[in-house]
Parts: sequence; structure tokens; C-alpha cells
Amino acid sequence: MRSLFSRHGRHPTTPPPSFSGGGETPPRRRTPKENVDPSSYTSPAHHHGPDPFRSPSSSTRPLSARNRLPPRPPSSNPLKRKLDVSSAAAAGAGAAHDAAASPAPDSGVQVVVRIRPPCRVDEEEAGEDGRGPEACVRKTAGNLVAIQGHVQGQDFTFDAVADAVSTQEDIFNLVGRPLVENCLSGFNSSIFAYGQTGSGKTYTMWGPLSALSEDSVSSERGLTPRVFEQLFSRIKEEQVKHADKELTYNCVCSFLEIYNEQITDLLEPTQRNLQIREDVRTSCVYVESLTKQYVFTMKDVTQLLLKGLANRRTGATSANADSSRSHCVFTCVIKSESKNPEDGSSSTRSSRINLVDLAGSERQKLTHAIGDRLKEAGNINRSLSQLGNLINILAEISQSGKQRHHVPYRDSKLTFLLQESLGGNAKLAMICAVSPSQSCKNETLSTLRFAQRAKAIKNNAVVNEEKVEDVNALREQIRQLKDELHRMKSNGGLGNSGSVATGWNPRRSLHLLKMSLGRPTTFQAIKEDSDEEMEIDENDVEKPCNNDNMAISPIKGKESKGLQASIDTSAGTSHVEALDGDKNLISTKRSCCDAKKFSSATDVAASIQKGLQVIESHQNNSAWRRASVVLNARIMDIQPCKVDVAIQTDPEESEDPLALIPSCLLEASANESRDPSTCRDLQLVPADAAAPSDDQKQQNFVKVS
Ligand SMILES: Nc1ncnc2c1ncn2[C@@H]1O[C@H](COP(=O)(O)OP(=O)(O)OP(=O)(O)O)[C@@H](O)[C@H]1O
Repeated sequence: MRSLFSRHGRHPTTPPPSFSGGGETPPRRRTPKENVDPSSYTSPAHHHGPDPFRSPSSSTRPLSARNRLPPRPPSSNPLKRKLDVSSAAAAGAGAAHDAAASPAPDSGVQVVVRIRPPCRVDEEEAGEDGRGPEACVRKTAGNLVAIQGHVQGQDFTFDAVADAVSTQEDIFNLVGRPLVENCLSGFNSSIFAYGQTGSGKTYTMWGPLSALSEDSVSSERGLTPRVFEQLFSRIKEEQVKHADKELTYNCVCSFLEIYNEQITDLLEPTQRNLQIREDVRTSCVYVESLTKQYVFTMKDVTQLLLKGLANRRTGATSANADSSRSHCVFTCVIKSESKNPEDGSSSTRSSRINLVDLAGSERQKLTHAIGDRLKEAGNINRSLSQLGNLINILAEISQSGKQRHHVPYRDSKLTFLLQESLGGNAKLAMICAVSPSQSCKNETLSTLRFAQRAKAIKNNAVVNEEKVEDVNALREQIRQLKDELHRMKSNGGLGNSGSVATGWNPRRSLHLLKMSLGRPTTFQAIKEDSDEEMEIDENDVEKPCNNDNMAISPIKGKESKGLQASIDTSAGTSHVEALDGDKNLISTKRSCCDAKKFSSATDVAASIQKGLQVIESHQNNSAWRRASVVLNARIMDIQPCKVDVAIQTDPEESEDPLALIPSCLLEASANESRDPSTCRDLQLVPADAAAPSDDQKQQNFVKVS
């Protein structure tokens, strides 16, 4: 069987063949999804697109504001300040550590289509007149691409289109350069190469191996070596420019492949079938035991690339003599630390680069795969279709603004591993590679449709930054709150009426503040406004600075008589615990599947606070042998996924007071008085839920998972 693309006939020897929009194939009606640029919903003038090789940071991308997800409210926790894109210093060159840098553009997925040059086989198909065969796809303007046979004027619109004469340098300028700036500014950034087998993904991402290993700088070097070259050069520049800030950087790389749904460490290929884990505290996904290596120079990176790519599984197919049979992901985590020369405070930024070369989709009929190749092709196509499915869902979410209960990230290793890049906290660029060959027309069309949907996705990229200077602001806030409290007390006591009258409750503010520091606070229901309960150790505020989580600490000792609340915004959980006078621990734990549903610590804190208010009012109104919890989840339309309640009859008997028994569905009876040691029928009542019927109150509860 003749190869569709000859490995050795890859250099374009002819200019891109001519193309007539209304070719032989009669025009057909488009489906609604096809050929509709999201920007065109509001911008009919999308035909006059920007210059294809203008940096996207400077391009005007007419993305419909209508399609955007509602903006997230700013985080209330200044210690873990993840700046919103709209307020972040980001995109332009030199923005990395400049406070006054211009704001980043939106977090829409940037989609670039790259049309590979015709290969020798295509040229062999030339007609007798010596002209090359008609290409099935062509660039019609800077950001427009047309498929043969489609109505002229209804081209596909992307952020840019690179055609056969585009160089590796052009692609780097389009997506690589902005990626480096984004990373230095603290944004996670990913580039995916997607397309059918033989369309040029591997060539685009890494370039030919010979170009990588050459000492001389080859024009065929791919995106990845160029990105790292630029990264190291920019790091040097930044360090010189901000010498007074004592900027330090460290970069750690890993390289893996997903082959037949199994993860292999490309830097240590004996490590196979590695498992993906999720850190429940930070919600971060990682691959267990994956080799990580520090890189300091371009040479270090080149060595890793050469080693990893040599270990990647490839095989000859009829479509590509050196076809990659796996998805492969090169990751680099960059951390930087800088000092403020004026006040000595420091800040750290971190970002993750994911460079992803997907295995190519293939029509098995066309490639005539058999044996191992067939099995590989099946796995490749399955995981690509799961990726496509996820992209469809994310595009729909971004366009409708409606959240979904379940987003199928875990359907495949690829989507599970790269979930942050897809709809999450990352900037994403997608390079969709297509072939101009007539025999690839169907695949080319389906790649363009995939690209079109990917373009509709909105990610939520934020600057990953922690600033120690925020501690000072918090100290000041604590001082003011304490002053205010003392003033109110000396003016005749705080009391409930005082709080209500002023509409401000310093005790609650302190409680919220303390929660935002990730420290549990104790409510002493009996001595409600005593100084002890207000106590916040200012030194504590420094500790959680480097902590992604706002951790829960168990109730012990003198805190054993009261209520305690904590939240974990990154894990998306909130936690309320209650102890009664007999030291019985009644613990409620609320979990949400998706931390992204929490927009800020304030929202969660407000939600918990509602619950606490109800608990407290019950404490005040009756003996604390009655328990009732109302956790208001409506504030951010949080979809509750799982609610656990556990009752521990004697916390002293257990080393870990959170080792709770039994776990049961929480429902609450607000007015019933029960002995807490038998209160298995506690209810957590959603704020918008109807009051439980008497029958319901009678029910005992079953464990839910
Ligand atoms: N823009 C280009 N310029 C020159 N040669 C190219 C270009 N794009 C692809 N090629 C050549 O085409 C052949 C196939 O490209 P490549 O291996 O990158 O495809 P692929 O999409 O990664 O395929 P697969 O999914 O099967 O791995 C290679 O020989 C490559 O060098």
C-alpha cells in the first residue's frame, strides 16, 4: 500500500496548489455547529481577520462577551491571592514581574490551524499539466480557512491560520512566545497539537529529531525547544531587569506518554502503568512516581527531549512512516520568588507548562491497520473521541454559562490528567494540524469542526501568586477589628441587639477572617462575646501563607465546648463541627465535587456562616442537646454532591476526632430535642428545602456515598 505521506518527501517543493472555492463537490448545507465562529455571533465582520502572525496578545479577538462565563468574584483570601485574569499583570513582553503590566486578555482557548505542505505523494497525484492536485483546504485570509466544496464566504474562522509556507518560527511567534510570557506572569499554560495522523503535529511540537540534536540552530526546530530557549532567555532578562528584587527561578520537567491507556515515564521507561492521583487537599492531579528533573539550561532540556522522544512509541503506518502511537506530555513547572526591596516582603509565582502532542486520529479503513497498530488505533481513536466529547461539553458550558453536575474528565487518562488545561486554571492554545491531501478531506473537515468547538471554550486562568505582604494588611485588619470590638464593649456591651442595630458583627468578622486564614475558630456559645473567643494570634496569619489549603484542625481541649468551622476552597469543601456540653462531637462535613464551583472563600465562608448562625441560635434558644444545621449552598448555586454526617459519641475515645461514626445522610430536625449520643437522625437542611415532614423526622438515616 502506498504511503499517503512519505517521511522523506516532507519538504514542500511546490507552492501551495491553487484552490477554487466552488470545486467539484456541490455545496451542501451546514449544520448549525459547523463553520460558525463563536465571535461571529456578535461580530458579523469576522472576515476581516487580523494578520495571522500577529501575536495573539496584541490581536483583537472579537469573542462574544455573551459567551463568557460569569466573572468570578475576587478571592477573599489575600494570602492565597490568585489574581483574576482581568486584573492580572500578564501578557505583554516584560510583564513577568512588573506590577504595572497591562492586564491579560481573556482566557478563551486560542486555536491556530496549521495546513501542512503537500507531500511527495500528493505531488505524484499531479495532473498531466504538471500542476499539483487541488488542495482540499486552504487559507483564505489571515484567520480564515476554507474547505473545498464549501460555500465561499462561509469559511472557518480561527485565531490564526498557518499555511504551507508558514515556518516553525511563525508558529512559535503565534503560540510559543505568548506562552512564555504567560508562564512568567504566573499563568498555567498549555499547548495541544491535534490532528489526523501524518498531519504534522509531531513536526510542529518538537521538530525533526535531527534538528533537536544539532548544535547549530536549525530552522526546523519545533515549538518546544524554541519555547525553552525563549524561557531561559527571558528569565535572564527578568533577573537583570529586576536585580533589586532578587528574582530566583526554578524549573522542573517531566515527560510521559499515554499508550493504550497506560502511562509510561518517558524519562525512565521502565516505569510503566503509572497511576494518576488527585491531591484531595489541593485538587491537583499528578502522576505518581513520575521522574522529575530540574533544568537550568537549554542543553538540559534538549537532553530530556531527546531521551523522551527516543522512548516514545512510534510505528509505521500507511499514513505516516514514523507515526506516534501515543499521546505525549512534556511538563515544566516554573517557580519564581521575588523580594520587595522596600518592605522586604516576598512573593512567589508558579506556573505549569504542558506541551501535548496527541496521537493522530486515523481512519482504519484508510490506514489498513492490523495487529498492534489496529489495537493502538482503537485506543487512540477512543481517547480522542472522549477528548472531543469533553470539548463539546466545555464549549456548551462556556456558551450557555450553565454549569453541569458531571463533566467527564475521568473518562480517559488523557482528559483526567489534563483537566486543568481544559476548562480550568490554564491558558490553552490548540494547534490543529490538517493535511491538504484530497484523500484526507473528511479528516481535515472533522479536525476543523473540532477546532471550532475548542475555540468556544473559556478557561479560568488566574495568576498563581502568593504575597507575603498581604500578611501586613491582615494584621492591620485584625487590629482594627479588635479596636472596634473593645470600643463597642466599653460603650455598653456588644449583645445581639447591638450587632443587629449596626448591621455589623465584629465577632463574625473575626470568625470570617480567621477562616480565611485557614484556622478554625471557636464559638463559645455560652460566653459568646468573651475576649477568649475573639482571640486570634496574629502570628498565625503568616503560617498559612504557603498553604494551598485552609485546613481543618480537630477540636481538642478547651475548644471542646462549642462550634468550629473551616473551609478548604481548593478542595471545594466546607466543614462545620459542633460539640455539646457533654463533649459529644457532632460533625457535619459538606463536600462538593468541583472546587471550581466555589468562586471565593467569601462565598463558602458566608455559606458556612449561615449554618453557624442557625446552630448558634439553637444553642442560645435551647439546651445544646438539640442539633440543627442549615448550610446554605444557594449563594453560588453550589450543587451539593455529597453530604456526610457523622456522630462520635465520645471524642476522647478516639485519637482522631474526625474518625467519625457512623456516616449518614444529614437531615435535620430543627426543633427536636434529643440526646446527642443517639442523634443519628440529624438532618442537614438545604436552605431552600421544604421543612421536613413529621414522617421524615422519624426516619433514621442511611449511609450515602
Ligand atoms: N509543516 C511541515 N513542513 C515540512 N514537513 C512537515 C510539515 N508537517 C509535517 N511534515 C512532515 O510530515 C510527516 C508527518 O508529520 P508528523 O510525523 O509530524 O505527523 P503527525 O501528525 O505527528 O503524525 P502521527 O499522528 O502519525 O504521529 C513528517 O515527515 C514531517 O516531517
